[in-house]
Amino acid sequence: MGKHWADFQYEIYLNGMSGAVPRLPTDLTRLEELAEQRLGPGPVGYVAGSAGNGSTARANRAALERRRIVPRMLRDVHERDLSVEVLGRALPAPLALAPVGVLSIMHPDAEPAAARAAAAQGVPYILSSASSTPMEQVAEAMGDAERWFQLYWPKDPEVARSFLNRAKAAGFTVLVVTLDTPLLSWRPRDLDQAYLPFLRGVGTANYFSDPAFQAGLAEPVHEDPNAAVMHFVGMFSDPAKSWPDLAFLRENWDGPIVLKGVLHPDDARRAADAGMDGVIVSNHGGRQVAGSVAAADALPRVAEAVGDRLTVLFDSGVRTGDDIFKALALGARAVLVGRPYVYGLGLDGRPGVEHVIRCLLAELDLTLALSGHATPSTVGPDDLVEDRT
Ligand SMILES: Cc1cc2nc3c(=O)[nH]c(=O)nc-3n(C[C@H](O)[C@H](O)[C@H](O)COP(=O)(O)O)c2cc1C
Ligand SMILES: O=C(O)C(=O)c1ccccc1
Repeated sequence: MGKHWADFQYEIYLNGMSGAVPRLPTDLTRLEELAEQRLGPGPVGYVAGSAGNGSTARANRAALERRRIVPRMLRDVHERDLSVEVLGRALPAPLALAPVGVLSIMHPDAEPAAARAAAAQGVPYILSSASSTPMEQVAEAMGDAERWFQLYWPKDPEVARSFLNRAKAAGFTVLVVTLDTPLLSWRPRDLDQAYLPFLRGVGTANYFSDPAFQAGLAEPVHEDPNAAVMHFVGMFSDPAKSWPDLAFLRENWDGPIVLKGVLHPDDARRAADAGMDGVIVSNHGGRQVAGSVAAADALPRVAEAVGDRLTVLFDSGVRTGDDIFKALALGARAVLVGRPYVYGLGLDGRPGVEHVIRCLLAELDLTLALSGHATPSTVGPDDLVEDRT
């Protein structure tokens, strides 16, 4: 028997008997507005912002909202188990925290706090290459939890090799390789505020602490920090990469490799052909290609193309438990959530991240139960209709 995540609802009810309201809203779509009120415009703008005029981020939400659940009755849902198998691992629920760089702009406790919150709930935390804390330190904070590392594939193969070796030595087992960021997109909100965290050296911790990165500098980082930042900007990702290059990763990583940012079914097939283990259907939360297909609209075709060969995960726009339900119905094995936990961190540190995880899973548990499902495995396309009005 898995955990009844909906117990969190009763905890909040019981606290309510003493008049205590939760520290953060339980409707997680309200977190962005709160963050706007309480945190600085630069950092919140960076997190909330997206590519171009924001149309992709809006389309992500619209594609989820347009799908409506058709609940089923009388299906004995008194005992429920949200656990799922992902990449041969048992997860307590179909949820992971997406890799998000530069978390120190939100809260001084940054990545270690998010990692601890995830570990406490048994949910995987995917550490970003662009972390504001070196990966070895975050690995320690992860304790017994499984360690997932997200790679921005550096231009310099020595830095790439060094990152993979460091991640292995620090106990990371799952590698998530982000493909949708060979360059950073046109993001007017950041440009207009002149706020780009990494130009201030935030999010460079893994690079500045790396011997192979340091070897590419004329002066040590502390002697010429601006040159070090420019070196980071030029090499953190590589627009020259193409499909045959994946062989390098397969040779240099023993555990599962998941490609993040796949939207076309042919790319998903190529991932399978290249010996990858999974894909994350994602448009980077609308932060990369303005005018891109909504991630939820891309999901069914990818799942259909490779669902029997690869683990298909999903992110971009997930804000509620019913969004997770819908992603499962569209073919995802599990979802990643990004901004909501980042706002939770900014507003209340580690407890804020735990709040976000617990709300999502309580709401998912209740959505499943009320829709006639005792486990995620019975959810499918038949549980949704598309609202075309
Ligand atoms: C502030 C911020 C930083 C991000 N940094 C990374 C990163 O370092 N690596 C990565 O693969 N994705 C990064 N992402 C994308 C997330 O992993 C994820 O795809 C996206 O946030 C999902 O959409 P959502 O925020 O709507 O849940 C970042 C997203 C945000 C909002
Ligand atoms: O902002 C982002 O979306 C992102 O992926 C990123 C890239 C480089 C450094 C920090 C974050």
